[in-house]
Amino acid sequence: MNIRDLVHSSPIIGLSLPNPGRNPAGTGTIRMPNTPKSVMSTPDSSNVPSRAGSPHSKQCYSRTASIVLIGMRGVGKTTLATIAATALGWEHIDTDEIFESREHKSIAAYIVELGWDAFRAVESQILHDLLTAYPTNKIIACGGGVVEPESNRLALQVFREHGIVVHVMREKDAVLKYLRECTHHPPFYHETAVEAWDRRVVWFRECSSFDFVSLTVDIPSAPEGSPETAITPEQTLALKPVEEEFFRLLRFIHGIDTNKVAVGPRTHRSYILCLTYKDVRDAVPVLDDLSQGIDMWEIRVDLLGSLDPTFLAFQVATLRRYSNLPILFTLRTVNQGGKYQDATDDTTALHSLLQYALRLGVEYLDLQATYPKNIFMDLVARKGNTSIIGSYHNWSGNISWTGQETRQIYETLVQLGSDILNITNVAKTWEDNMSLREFVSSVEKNGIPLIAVNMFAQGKISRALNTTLSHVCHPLLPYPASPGQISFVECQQILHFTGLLPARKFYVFGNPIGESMSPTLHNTAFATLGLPHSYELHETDSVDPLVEVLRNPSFGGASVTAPYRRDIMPYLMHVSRQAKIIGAVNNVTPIPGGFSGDNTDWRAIKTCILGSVTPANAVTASTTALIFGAGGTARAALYALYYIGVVNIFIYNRTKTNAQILADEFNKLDALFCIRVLDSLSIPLPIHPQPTIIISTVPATSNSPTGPIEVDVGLKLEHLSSRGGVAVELAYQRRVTKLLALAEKKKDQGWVSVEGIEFFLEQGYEQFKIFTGRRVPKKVIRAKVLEVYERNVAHELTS
Ligand SMILES: Nc1ncnc2c1ncn2[C@@H]1O[C@H](COP(=O)(O)OP(=O)(O)O)[C@@H](O)[C@H]1O
Ligand SMILES: O=C(O)C1=C[C@@H](OP(=O)(O)O)[C@@H](O)[C@H](O)C1
Repeated sequence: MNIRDLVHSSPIIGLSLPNPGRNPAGTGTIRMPNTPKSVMSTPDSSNVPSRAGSPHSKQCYSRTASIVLIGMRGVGKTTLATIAATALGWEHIDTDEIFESREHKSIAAYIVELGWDAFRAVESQILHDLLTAYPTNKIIACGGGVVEPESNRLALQVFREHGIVVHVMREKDAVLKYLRECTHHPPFYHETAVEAWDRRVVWFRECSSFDFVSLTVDIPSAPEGSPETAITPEQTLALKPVEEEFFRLLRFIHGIDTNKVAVGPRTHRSYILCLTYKDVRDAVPVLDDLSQGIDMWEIRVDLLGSLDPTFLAFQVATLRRYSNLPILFTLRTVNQGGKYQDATDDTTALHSLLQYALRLGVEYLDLQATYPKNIFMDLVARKGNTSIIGSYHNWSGNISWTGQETRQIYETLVQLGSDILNITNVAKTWEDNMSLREFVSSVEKNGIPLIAVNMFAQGKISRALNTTLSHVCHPLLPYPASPGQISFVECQQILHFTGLLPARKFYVFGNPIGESMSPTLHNTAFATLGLPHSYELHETDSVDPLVEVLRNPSFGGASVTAPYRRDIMPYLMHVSRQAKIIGAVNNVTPIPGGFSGDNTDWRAIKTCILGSVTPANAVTASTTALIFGAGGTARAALYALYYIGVVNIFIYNRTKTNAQILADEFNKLDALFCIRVLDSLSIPLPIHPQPTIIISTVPATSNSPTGPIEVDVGLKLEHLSSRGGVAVELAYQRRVTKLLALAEKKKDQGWVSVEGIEFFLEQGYEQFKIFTGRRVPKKVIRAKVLEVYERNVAHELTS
């Protein structure tokens, strides 16, 4: 087996992620828009609808296309370019820097001497040269005033046909404060910074394709005397969320990870929560609670306090800062149950609002069947990697599910190129829910995901029975978005009482497992989500008795730990390819006809590393890593490292021969691997460049007749590079290990330590997702697990 088959390579080393749930783009006949009539006025009566698309809907930027950043002074273009260029392994070019080195003086001094026009002329030349010379593999940060000359705007518009031009934004207050305090900028020409900002914002949008908000983070000040442009390791760490959000957008644009929810016949039920706030920033304190069981956020733009694009960009950015769930952008008009005015003769505002959603790179966009047809089709044509949910809400209660009108709506929405359909009616009687199910069955064969529900009290059951992207409410929301909406927990209760969600039993298999925290994690998660399942310890002396547990009809899944991670494999009908390579499974789930085994250790390791490696130490081809230990977790660590693009790996193990066997085995998997075994931990280490990722898979303590004694693997402070790095602990320990203690001492040099408990939590979240198809609201579970953990530690220390 070739390990490369498992890893989707991308030029963004370390940022490649597989994308199992992605919906294919629509295909089929192209119907060009004619007059801006309502879509509903031109239904097509053919029985087998084909989906519209357009050559543009396949539009995708090359992964090597250069990225140009434009935006107001001080929003963070240079900062973003620096951190993104490091992570991509690309060169970062700054028009201001080129100007100053070409003219041998500061921009401010140049303008005092020769004036703004002379400055703009040279700046324009630099811009044109760069855009022509560097179509690929560069990040170009432009000066804030680059959009002033029309010729520059035109050049950027030409460039964005193949390159990525991003308009960077940041909170006005924070930027103005920075500009007031900053001495090296020339004053604005005849106007204030705010005036220049307001004047330029239209131009920034006119010549870019995407808007990105670099939400302000708290950046520690640089040590005295350091150059103004240098970014210290601590500063890059503070900027980590900005880096993550920018790469989320890039991965989306490039189609590497479009963050889609898996929908279809063999997937779990999926749910959307509509944030009914005037300002979604008000949701932040309860966002984790609101995320209970759901797969997607919906921003109902018509309910927001403002429709200003900048306000909308900050709404989306805020959600992205606190959650990585995909976002659905919905603008509901009055006749469809929303607050946005219904189409008037002038539909320009509606059109540009919807186009703006695409600029923000939202994962899903709701388009109403009642929108003018040309608008609907234009957005489908430009959607890129955004999926279109074509929707129709009938509030009159006059349309029956089995009647011709519903079928026509369905067909029209399909023909227009919707990726997912949303048809909502009113239930006047219980039987209306039956006819809904009849309709759903009749169109199931088309394979187009359909949200079909009835509103109001009589329709509640239809919401619970709907399988795809059900809109749910939550008690903490200001109000439910639609009449008759039920919560995620209520849905589960209805499903359970109607026999569609039987209670299952989950276990942890292993020996000894008395100290396992898995029951706390999983049972808290079940309770939080209102799921009827339970999770308990199942300690056995051998693997054989486990088979009986597996075969019990109520078996839902099991975590598997030492010593059965390999022994359980012969009992499984299917073992994931990752688990096969790693050589161990750590969870088992029932599948039709047998059981399936997977490994979530590597996923948790990947998350721990990527979440903590600073932009300054982003993974590149020369990155090195050091692993302590050569057992099962070391194997998962090797796989995780390969997955994120680290192939220069050193193993240090008490028994060198075991390390050599492991290195030999993995080196054979791919010629790219360069795994070596260290004889000893000399100072300095014989590793160049020094490792920026150190992973310990050995326990912090070992048992002795006199009690637990500290394990010292021999790592010294001098072994930790002064470039910073990430130290990861892969066992949840009662004591901080030597590795973490050393990393803590080098914090100011950019070392980040990830405790074993973090690894355990990540691994547990992943297992839970496999067991139930649901994500867990992390804050609640984390708090409970940490409470139990602290209690155990306190107990150990006092006894
Ligand atoms: N997201 C952010 N949060 C906080 N400060 C930021 C952020 N992005 C940039 N900064 C700070 O703002 C200042 C201006 O950033 P810079 O990248 O030079 O802006 P530009 O190139 O757009 O003029 C710098 O001090 C930088 O550290
Ligand atoms: O707003 C402007 O006209 C300018 C912005 C500056 O670039 P940054 O936006 O990178 O600070 C720099 O090009 C020059 O001081 C003029």
